[in-house]
Amino acid sequence: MALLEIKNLGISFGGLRAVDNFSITIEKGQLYGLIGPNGAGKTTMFNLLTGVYKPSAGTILLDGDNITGKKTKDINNAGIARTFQNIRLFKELTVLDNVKTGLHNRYSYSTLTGILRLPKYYKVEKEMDEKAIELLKVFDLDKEKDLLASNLPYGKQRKLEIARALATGPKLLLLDEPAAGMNPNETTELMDTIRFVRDNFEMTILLIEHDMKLVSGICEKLTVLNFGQVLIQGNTADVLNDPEVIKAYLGE
Ligand SMILES: Nc1ncnc2c1ncn2[C@@H]1O[C@H](COP(=O)(O)OP(=O)(O)OP(=O)(O)O)[C@@H](O)[C@H]1O
Repeated sequence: MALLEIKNLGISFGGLRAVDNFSITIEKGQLYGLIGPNGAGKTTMFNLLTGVYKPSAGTILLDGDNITGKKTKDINNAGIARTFQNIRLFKELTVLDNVKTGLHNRYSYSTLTGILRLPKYYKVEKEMDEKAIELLKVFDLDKEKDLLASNLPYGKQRKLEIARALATGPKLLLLDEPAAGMNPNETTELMDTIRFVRDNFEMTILLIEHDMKLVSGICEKLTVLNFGQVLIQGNTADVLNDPEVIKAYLGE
């Protein structure tokens, strides 16, 4: 069974059909890219997938469960986590606490336990600290755990955002333009990080990206969106060599 199966998804804003009749199938463990020109509907797709917008047509199945039209929090609990085009960390929290915010749907104590600092509070907080540090080690960020997120260099903020998304325990990770604003060295390192996440967490990853080096370097399959519709989908090399794609997108 596919991990993600989207059929005939659509949404309009006023008269604009931002996503139209969109279908995609993503297998477990796949590294999948969603590309297309500016305004093609890529971020809108992520917003539909994560419950920010409700689709006006179509269905979304995650691991066989119908999550169409559910709320963002429920979709996150069902197993979809994302990062954003513009990094959205809690800049005034430490690196450690940013990861812990991601863990809160998996570790919990009652408000009263928190206020009264009952034994369970300390036990759960300790477990969360340990889990968060484990994740930070994976991303080589554990030495910076007490720094404010805003004091990390840009490339590390991106890594921290991915670590926080993984802390929610997703089945599917969505990355919205992860290489945006990165220099070539940072992009190369990011490609290693994304591959590492897929291999070590057995993660399924769908990413939006304009950086063709990253797309051709790590994505196994691609879907090209153009004016809200699927132009072509298939293996990365085939898609990137397709004359329609070169005309509509790469040849711009
Ligand atoms: N909330 C909204 N209200 C009205 N129009 C919107 C809204 N969100 C997106 N759009 C429009 O839908 C279309 C698709 O936008 P979207 O941001 O999904 O494109 P994109 O492919 O992610 O572009 P980019 O690569 O520039 O990020 C655009 O024409 C955009 O202006």
